Parts: sequence; C-alpha cells; structure tokens
Amino acid sequence: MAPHSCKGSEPVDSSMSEKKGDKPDLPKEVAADMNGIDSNGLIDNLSMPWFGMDIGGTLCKLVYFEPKDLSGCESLASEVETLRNIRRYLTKNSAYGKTGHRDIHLQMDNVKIKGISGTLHFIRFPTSEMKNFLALAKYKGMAKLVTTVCATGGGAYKFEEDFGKEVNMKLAKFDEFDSLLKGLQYIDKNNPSECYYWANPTEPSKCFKVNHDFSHPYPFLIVNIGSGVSVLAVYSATNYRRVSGTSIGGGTFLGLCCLLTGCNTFEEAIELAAEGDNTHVDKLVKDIYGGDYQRFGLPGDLVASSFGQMNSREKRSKVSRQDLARATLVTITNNIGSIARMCATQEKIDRVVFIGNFLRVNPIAMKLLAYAMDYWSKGTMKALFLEHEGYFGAVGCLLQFHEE
Ligand SMILES: Nc1ncnc2c1ncn2[C@@H]1O[C@H](COP(=O)(O)OP(=O)(O)O)[C@@H](O)[C@H]1O
Ligand SMILES: CC(C)(COP(=O)(O)O)[C@@H](O)C(=O)NCCC(=O)O
Repeated sequence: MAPHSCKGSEPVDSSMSEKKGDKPDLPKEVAADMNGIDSNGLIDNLSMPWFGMDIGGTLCKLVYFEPKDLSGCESLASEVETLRNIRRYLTKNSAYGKTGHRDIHLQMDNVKIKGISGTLHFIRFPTSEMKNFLALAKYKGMAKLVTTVCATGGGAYKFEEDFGKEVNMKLAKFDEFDSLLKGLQYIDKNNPSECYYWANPTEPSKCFKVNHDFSHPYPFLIVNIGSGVSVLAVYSATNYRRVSGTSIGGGTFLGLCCLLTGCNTFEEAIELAAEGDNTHVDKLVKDIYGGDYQRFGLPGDLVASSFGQMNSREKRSKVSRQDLARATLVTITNNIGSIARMCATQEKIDRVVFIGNFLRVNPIAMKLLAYAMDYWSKGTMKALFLEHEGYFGAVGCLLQFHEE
C-alpha cells in the first residue's frame, strides 16, 4: 500500500430496496422537476443550481454540483444573470458570512451526475444559522430561481416550513441513511484516495495515512459520529440495518468541552486537546494496580476510569483546560470505539468505517479509534476512514433526486 497523499438500543430494520425511479415523499410539483421540467413547465432542471443539503443536529452540509458546460441550459433560463451570480458567489468564495465555509480541499472536479460532467463543491455552516442562510438565499435571488432543493437529515423535516415561507422552496426529502450510503458509494467510486487507514497509530513518529482499496467493501460497519452516533451494518449496496447508536457523540464532546474549558468552537476544543494530557484527569489501570492487571490482559496505561482522578480537590487544582479537553476527547472516542467493536463482533464484520464531522481536523480521535479497534480485536478488525467524512448524506440525497 502506498502512503496516502490526499489533500486534504434497539436495532431498527431499514432498507434501501426502493425500486429505481421510486421517489419517496415528493409533492407533485417536485416529481415534475425530476423529469427535467419545473412546475411551470418552462425550465429544464439543468438550468437551476443543483443542491443537496444534509441538515444535521449541529452542522448543515451543502453540496453544490456545478455543471461544466452550461451554455446549452443557460439559454433556456430567463434568470441567467441570477444564476451566474449565485454560481460566482459560491465558487469564488470560501467563506460565506461569519460561519459558512467551503471545504476547497474536498472539491471534486470532473465527476458525472446523470451523465453530466461537473464539479462538486462542499460547503458547511452551523444548523443554528439556518434563518440567516435562508435570508441570504433570498437576498441572492434563489427564491426566484430554485423551486426545489434535495434535503436529508433531521432538519429537512424541522425546517421544511421555513424553506417554503422564507424562500418559496420545496424540499425533496430523502432518508439520511439511504443518502449517506448512496453518497459514500458514489464518492468512493469517484475518488481513488477516498478511503484510508492509519498505520502504526500508537507511534506518533511512525504514524501515517495509507490509502485503502475499498472497491469490494461488503460487509462493513459504518459508525457515523455526528451530534449523536449511529451504527449501520451494510451488507450490500441496498441492504443495511441500523444496528445501534449512542447519544454520546460529537455533540457531547463539544458540549462538555465548552462547559469544562470555556472554549467556544470545535476547532478550539481540538487545539486544546492536542496540547493536553488525559492521564492528569483519568484514573489508569496502573493508578489502581500499580502496573498491569496481567490476569485479564489490562495494560497499566489503559484508562480504568475516565475522569477518575477528578474527585480529588488537589488533582482538580492542578489540571489544565488542555488536560480536560484531551480527557473529554479520549473518553468520548474510547466509548464510541468500544460500541463499534461490540457491534462488529455481533455482526461478524471486520471492517469498520468511521465517518461524521466529529473526525474533522481530529487525527487524535482517528488514531485512537485505529489503535483501539486493532488492539482489542487482536488485529482482526480494521478501522477505516473517508476523506469526505461529513458530506456523504448531502451528496447522496442529490444523487437520489437525479436518479432515473
Ligand atoms: N465547525 C464545527 N462546528 C461544530 N461542530 C463541529 C465542527 N466541525 C466538526 N464538528 C464536530 O462535528 C459534529 C457534527 O458532525 P456532523 O457529522 O455534521 O453531524 P450532524 O449531522 O449531527 O450535524 C459536532 O458535534 C462536532 O463534534
Ligand atoms: C438521531 C440521529 C440519527 C441524528 O443524526 P445526527 O444529526 O446526530 O447525525 C443521531 O443523533 C443518533 O443516532 N443518535 C443516537 C440515538 C441512540 O441510538 O441512542
């Protein structure tokens, strides 16, 4: 394998077994759009911006497909100028207002959707800014231009009325896990360096990313670490189950970190964690045993009790914000790793793909997961990661909309 060089409860049955062409949950006008003609019967949907939105508990992920050749379709549109302005605004900027960001390093050129070549742009903003996003969309003339936006995630339901009221847009809603899987399969197929693993995760000087060929992926487990965590067992392109989940996820990390350290952003929390030492906060096996607990194979350096030192007033007075951030990160990550391993064992699956924006700019968590999966499975399970970690749902709902 070559070193990687990328830029960058209750089991619930579910399936992706809808027939081709089956469009769930769509109003009549939206269904008309999908045949290439808008509700007025005037504009081919090529002339409109193609957006997929995954409106999650913390972040809204917006994917914009920019067709390469617009000459044919633009001549059909009466709103050519507005369309050009929107395209220019989205593709020439990398920041939108105070909180919107385009992840340029993830941009995918020369990809095809429905036989049309183009570029996929990846944009994110906090879901809490949805009202401002809608106001901006209105200001940019989207209300006049776009009739339908593909959407997934809880916010597709929560904000549906606001989209109608504020910008006169309809949402074509798709299930978040159907979308996630569709997007994952599509992106992996179109990006040879999408999937990777961490080699030597415990040795910082020798740890590096290695490209992984994911072209024969089944079966695999997906652990989606967003605000909360969902675990899916995927058996084929159309057959999967949500086998587990936990409310202790990325939102918990950020929430607890803000409470404990006074930080205000995810980036700040990760920076603090990178400089901290969790052993000042956690109680290790060796703090209890004086060394390893050999009989049951528990090494002395293993965390025996997360935050277990913080009952001592003296120890509390010595910990730094950095230590607390690191301990929070390690606690949440180890718990997710442990749940992932139990699910993989139960499903008899040995490849576990970790995704979700909790892993954004977060090599500490990725390496910890890689180490934990390898160590506790005695080398039989592999932790895999994907470059477009939080964007699969947004891409997948766009693809489903344009499926024939
Ligand atoms: N810029 C950011 N702002 C807030 N949270 C972020 C950011 N970048 C990464 N995260 C992490 O990603 C999590 C959200 O992940 P995501 O996959 O987008 O889930 P959701 O769909 O629930 O919003 C947050 O809880 C946080 O841990
Ligand atoms: C409800 C959710 C699917 C929403 O997805 P998210 O916005 O967190 O990505 C997710 O937060 C979740 O699966 N939570 C865990 C619920 C549980 O199984 O305990």
